[in-house]
Amino acid sequence: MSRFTALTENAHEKLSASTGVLLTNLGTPQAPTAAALRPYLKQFLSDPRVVEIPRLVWMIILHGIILRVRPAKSAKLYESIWMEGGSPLLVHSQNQRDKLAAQLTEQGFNANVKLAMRYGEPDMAKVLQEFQQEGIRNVVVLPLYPQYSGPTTGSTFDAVSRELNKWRFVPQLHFINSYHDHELYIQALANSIAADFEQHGMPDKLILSYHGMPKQFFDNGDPYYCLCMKTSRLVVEKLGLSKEQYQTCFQSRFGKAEWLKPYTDATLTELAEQGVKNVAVVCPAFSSDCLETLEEMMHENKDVFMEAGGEQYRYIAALNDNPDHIDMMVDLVKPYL
Ligand SMILES: C=CC1=C(C)c2cc3[nH]c(cc4nc(cc5[nH]c(cc1n2)c(C)c5CCC(=O)O)C(CCC(=O)O)=C4C)c(C)c3C=C
Ligand SMILES: [Fe+2]
Ligand SMILES: [Fe+2]
Repeated sequence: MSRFTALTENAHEKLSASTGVLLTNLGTPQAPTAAALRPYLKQFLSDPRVVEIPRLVWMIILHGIILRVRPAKSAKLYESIWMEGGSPLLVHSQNQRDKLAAQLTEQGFNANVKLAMRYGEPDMAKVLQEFQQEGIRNVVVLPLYPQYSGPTTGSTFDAVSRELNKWRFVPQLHFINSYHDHELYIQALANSIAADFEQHGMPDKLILSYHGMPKQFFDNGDPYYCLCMKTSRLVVEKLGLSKEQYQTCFQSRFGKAEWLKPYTDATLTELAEQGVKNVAVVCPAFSSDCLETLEEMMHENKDVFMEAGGEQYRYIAALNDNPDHIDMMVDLVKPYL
């Protein structure tokens, strides 16, 4: 058998004129149970893009400690946010896929839109193989991480290229690696924040909280921190906020090493202690609501702020399947269709 895969031998008449659009996100367990969390966390945390501790040492820690303790702990958290259709991240991602497909069809584009997750299901390699079997020769990959980072977008590229390395007829490939400063992304964020302000009034501070990463990644050249800062600057410029009216910070630490600062929980505590009573929180690094927004930001960090003396804490939802978010996706993929 050949090491390279193909549609089928001499089936060139099946080659398709349509473009495959692959939306991707991080991934999520199949169920909110320890049994489902274990394989998911194992795949995720074994990725050398995510954890850069020397392999042998990390495998001992991962298998000896983390995979024994974390699955049950995380399962409880997932259980608290689980939706009827499954994990929020999966449900929102499926809605994004369906609405993007509908929009592209309405605008007259011939595109086949699919969803894949970097870890877990829908499996990235299998979804790319579906494109191969459909004879698709033009593939656009849109990882739904607005700010490029090695552990997210970089790792997605690894998984795509690992699969395409096996193809006899490599497709034309367009990989969108960041949209942190895209006009329609900034506008969609500003629209959702402005709608919150209109409904509930101006908070004392707008908190822009991004997923964190080990500081060492930044020291070693990962651009994520700078891209987050640029997103914040463009959003607050669009909203006309002054320096005193907002704060950027980083959430979701994992492990004992130093991560990007300031930390969200410490920032909320300090602000409350300084007399800030009323905050609105938005998480621009998350294109969909997920565990890290619905559990950590809506609940855990609200408790942190209130216990430190805060009085009002509002979480502004992720862009999910908002029409202006879908319009942004159309704009990102359109040049390649
Ligand atoms: C171990 C190190 C981690 C790095 C580095 C990291 C970077 C990173 N992650 C996201 C987006 C998401 N992360 C999510 C969950 C999650 N992240 C980590 C660890 C790292 N992330 C863990 C262990 C988990 C699992 C949750 C848990 O068990 O507590 C999610 C949510 C997934 C869901 O199912 O809801 C997202 C989304 C970004 C953008 C990022 C890079 C900067
Ligand atoms: Fe993460
Ligand atoms: Fe978390």
